[in-house]
Amino acid sequence: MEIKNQKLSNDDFFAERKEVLQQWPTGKDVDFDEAVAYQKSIPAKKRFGVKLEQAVKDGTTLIQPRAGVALYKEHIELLKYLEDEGEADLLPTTIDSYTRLNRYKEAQVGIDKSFETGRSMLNGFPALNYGVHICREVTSALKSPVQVRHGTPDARLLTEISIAGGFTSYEGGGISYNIPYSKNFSIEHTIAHWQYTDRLIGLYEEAGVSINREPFGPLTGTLVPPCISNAVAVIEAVLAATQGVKDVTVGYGQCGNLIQDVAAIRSLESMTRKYLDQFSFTDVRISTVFHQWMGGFPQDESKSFGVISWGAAAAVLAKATKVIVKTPHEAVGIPTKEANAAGLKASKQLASMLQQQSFCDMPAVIAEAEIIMAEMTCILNKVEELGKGDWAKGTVLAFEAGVLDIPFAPSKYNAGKMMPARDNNGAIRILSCGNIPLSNELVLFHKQKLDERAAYENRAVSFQMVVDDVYAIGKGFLVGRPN
Ligand SMILES: CCC[C@H]1O[C@@H](n2cnc3c(N)ncnc32)[C@H](O)[C@@H]1O
Repeated sequence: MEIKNQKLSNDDFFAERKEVLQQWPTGKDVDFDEAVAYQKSIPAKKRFGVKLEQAVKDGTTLIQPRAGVALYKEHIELLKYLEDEGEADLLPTTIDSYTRLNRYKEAQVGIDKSFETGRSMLNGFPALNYGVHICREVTSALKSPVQVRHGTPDARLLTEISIAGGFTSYEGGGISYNIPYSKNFSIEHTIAHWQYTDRLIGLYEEAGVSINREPFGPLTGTLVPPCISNAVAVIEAVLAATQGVKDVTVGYGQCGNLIQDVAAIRSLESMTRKYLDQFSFTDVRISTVFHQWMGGFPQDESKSFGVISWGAAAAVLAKATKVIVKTPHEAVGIPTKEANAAGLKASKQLASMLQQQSFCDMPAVIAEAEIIMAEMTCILNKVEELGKGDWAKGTVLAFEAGVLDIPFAPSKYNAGKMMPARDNNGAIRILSCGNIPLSNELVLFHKQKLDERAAYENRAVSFQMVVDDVYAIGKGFLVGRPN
């Protein structure tokens, strides 16, 4: 299939839409004009983008959990508990895995079994099977803005039902919900599917309804160098803006070295602004999201609160607009509402205590941000070159060439040649570039950082460091020291 980074024509979009709305019976309840009117009835204080914009102005960091259960009345109770007891500023609706794989028949079985047993037999909220009216029951029952969070390569129908259902923010992207989540979905297909999603949101924008979009920042969440996850976020922001999206939250998953984490957020925000402006999308609003530690979690709940609080502190010191909060049940599975609220309150404590502090102007942070921005420039210049100016084409070719290469990704379209490892301070460096097109100067920088660690550990730089770093987390450490 031939993709290009060009706004879908109304003819093409609405022709495709006919097929999309027939993918499941609940699609027939979606009426664009009626949904625009419904969205316009949602007050400003319940709109995701409005709350984010205020936080950007105030320099505050909002807290948001992940949450989703099968039965919609329980889902409403859960979200009410998280905004009241958990003090969540923003609410999620995390979608179940069957829906994410377009396996709606199995999602329906899960719903039926949940009603029979009175227990949640799905690992998230099956919004698509419930449809527009039940989604509206959920979103209208809450005081706070609500966002759909998922991991769906083909989310076209889910988008239609979510936005018509009163959600005012939507996570995901054609790269970030493909490479970390699936093995066989081609990048052309998922970029095309997410151009549909972004065009639909562009049509809502053109009808006077603003919907926030959030590319999924962390990707595989395992030793991902900030330059790579940031480059993907910038590409998805540009592709979304091309389709008419006007409100974007770009994201990053905590890696563990505080200086590097703050620098990653700072460089992410400034480079997103630079490239959106370069493409004349100067009216697109930008906010940032910091995901608390995406790696393995301690079983011990007290230790978990240490990890959660550390992630909250990093987010606030980085002046991120919002932080996605983990729970003390992370190591065991879907959290109880109490555990979810506890993670939120620990994070809220850090956010309020640290609100007046920032690490953004520290010389070490500025130096690290310069490195990340230089690396991002090397990567994005190559995407531009490969695509001859077209970033959709360039992205596909960049993955084929290994110019974009996400560590530990399941996708067969990902080269998997670049290898990361931590330096002696726990910052993520590049042990071998694969085909990531870093300048010689940058390659030397990474080599020097890893040589420092090798000298300290009295061993040669090797792949064993990567293995040790992956296993270090389970042992409660950041850097995988030799035994
Ligand atoms: C990329 C997202 C992974 C994170 O997403 C959390 N997650 C997934 N599904 C639910 C759910 N239904 N309720 C609360 N958290 C959930 C996991 O724990 C993990 O941290």
